[in-house]
Amino acid sequence: MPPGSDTLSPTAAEDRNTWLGVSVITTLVLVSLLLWGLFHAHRAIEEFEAEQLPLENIAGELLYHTTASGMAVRLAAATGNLRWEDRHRSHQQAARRLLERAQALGSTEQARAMTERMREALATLGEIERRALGRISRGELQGARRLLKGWTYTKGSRSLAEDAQALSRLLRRDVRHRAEHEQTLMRASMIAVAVLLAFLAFAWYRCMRQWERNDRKRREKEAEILRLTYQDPLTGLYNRRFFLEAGEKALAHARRNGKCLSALMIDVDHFKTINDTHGHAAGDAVLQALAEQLSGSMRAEDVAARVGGEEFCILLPETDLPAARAAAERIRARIARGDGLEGGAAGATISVGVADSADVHSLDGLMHRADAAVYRAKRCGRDCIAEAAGDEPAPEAQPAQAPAP
Ligand SMILES: Nc1nc2c(ncn2[C@@H]2O[C@H](COP(=O)(O)OP(=O)(O)OP(=O)(O)O)[C@@H](O)[C@H]2O)c(=O)[nH]1
Repeated sequence: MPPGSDTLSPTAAEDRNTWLGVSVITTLVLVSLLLWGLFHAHRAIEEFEAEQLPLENIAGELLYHTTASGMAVRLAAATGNLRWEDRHRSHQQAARRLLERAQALGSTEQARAMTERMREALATLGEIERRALGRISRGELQGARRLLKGWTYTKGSRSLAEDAQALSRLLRRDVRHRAEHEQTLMRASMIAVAVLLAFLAFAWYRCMRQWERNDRKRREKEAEILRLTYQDPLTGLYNRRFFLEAGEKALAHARRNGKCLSALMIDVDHFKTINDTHGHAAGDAVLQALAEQLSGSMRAEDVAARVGGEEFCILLPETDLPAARAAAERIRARIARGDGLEGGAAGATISVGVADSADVHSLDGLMHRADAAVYRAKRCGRDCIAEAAGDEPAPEAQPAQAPAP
């Protein structure tokens, strides 16, 4: 039977997949977030390598050089040997260079204040040491030792060493804080990524659902178009167009397989009178009731169509003439008895022309022969069956009326 008859008219707005847009935007946000996370982590590592690590090394080296330069002066004062002066100078220069670097790198206010204090302490100690070295060069060893044991020098050395250690501790703490901050940031971005992924999965789920819905609607629309193309709107049977296409295929199939194909051409008797007596609408109802009866009398492989105004044709695959005639007789008798027919349809009769494909070369030929047989049935008084004779010519051209819209 023709395809289903549900009419669907989804709007363009329904067809538009909003969730596809949402999932594209979510993906873009997700990718941006991941890129930002990568960029941020990369920058943090670079900063750490450029600032924190050197600062920490500087703090240790500073402690070494300041202690070593003081040691060199003390040794010079203890031995009176001025060859320690060169050692002292090189440690002093190294300590000064380190402090300059530390000041340039100092990333926190506290670190900067500390390096400034150390720079001042280093200058004061350096001055005392130079004075001590001056005394040693003049042989005033006692005076040099006094200077080096003096309160200013002792206190300055101790606080410089303490500051170097404190700077090292401060930097370690700073590094730890920054690492913790980075971890918190990474955790937050991971949570954001997880939430976005969940949302993305949801958006894709909705997207798929919408695609499925649109696909179903498309298939239903196609089925509807197919139905409108091939179905007779009044009776629900196939129309002439479908019948001709299906008939060509059935005939080709029958020829290929050496089978017989038969056709029943069915014409309602005195239909004009039914129309004139009961009205056109009643005539339509008769056609509908007859179509229903025809559908109920067919096998699944038979094809019934309304091929003209009050003309129906049934193709019976793999059916020879006697079997087709028997089928036609069953249908005729059923209509004549008024089985399942009411009102105007109850008194209706049909004339049936039966033909087979034995000696025909085309579907047209088969239909012409069935048509000629109907005319013979009409001439024989109607409400009867007539078989196509082998040499029977086609009837006078009586154009089939187009189905009512
Ligand atoms: N109600 C209705 N009538 C239709 C439709 N199509 C064609 N007809 C009518 O069917 C009638 C066919 O009449 P005729 O061709 O003279 O045939 P008939 O009256 O059945 O006479 P016989 O075929 O000789 O028995 C015409 O009056 C058409 O107007 C339709 O879709 N609905």
